Amino acid sequence: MNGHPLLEAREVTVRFGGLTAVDAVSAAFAPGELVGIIGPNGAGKTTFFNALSGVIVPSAGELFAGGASLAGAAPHRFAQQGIARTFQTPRVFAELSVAANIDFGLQFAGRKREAPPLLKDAGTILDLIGLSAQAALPAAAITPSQQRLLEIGMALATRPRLLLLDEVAAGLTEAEVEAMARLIRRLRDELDLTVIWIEHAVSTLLRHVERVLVLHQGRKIADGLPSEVVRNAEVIEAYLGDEMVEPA
Ligand SMILES: Nc1ncnc2c1ncn2[C@@H]1O[C@H](COP(=O)(O)OP(=O)(O)OP(=O)(O)O)[C@@H](O)[C@H]1O
Repeated sequence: MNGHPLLEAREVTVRFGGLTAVDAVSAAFAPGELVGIIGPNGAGKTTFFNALSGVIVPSAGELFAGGASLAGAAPHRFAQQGIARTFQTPRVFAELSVAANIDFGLQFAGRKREAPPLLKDAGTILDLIGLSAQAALPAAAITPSQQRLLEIGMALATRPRLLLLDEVAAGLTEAEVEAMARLIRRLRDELDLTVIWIEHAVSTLLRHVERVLVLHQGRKIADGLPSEVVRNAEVIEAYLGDEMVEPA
């Protein structure tokens, strides 16, 4: 990537009428980083993700992938740049089999990108996400936590460089959350992926990421090591009355 960040937001602002959901947020993400995004309800986390993945066009500011501007780019251009994401509510094809959902993602795999062995085909991807035994079941028949894994598998099938995860641990049991966190680290370590992970469960996230961004009322109020961020007075203030940041 010629020393450029994989993805960079410069002063990205998203307005909905009179509401500024994301307010001049700048952040650069380097290859191989595992970064968390936290913030109280309505802080702008998902809206920022929507801008990073091309789902919505920022009202102001710019995005760069590998140093090239993505201004005005359609969502498929973001996908071509290797940006893949999951949604807060998993978007899987309920009536298709688990394997067919992965096949759908594979259709979007960048042809030029060489497939890492773990992402070679639907079989290897199902092994990686732990859903081989469910391959033939309709997606509607698997559990909600398995549907989250399936959505990650569909995103992986596109062979991304950057994976955006929106609350993939929501509603999971403690054991499932730990398994999800191990999977995410493995993806980063073995697939050389950059991962940006939004999670409402702050203490979980802080245990597993190396860097964390904090959004509050659309603004980025902190960006650094989890151990530093939890001591930041503005961060503590932002969480008062919502949920306290528990020490990592
Ligand atoms: N499509 C939209 N139209 C109007 N307002 C919106 C839209 N999407 C989000 N908002 C508003 O923008 C603000 C930020 O919302 P966003 O969903 O990005 O926050 P969040 O940090 O992801 O919150 P949560 O943790 O509750 O998911 C909120 O005030 C929300 O009501």
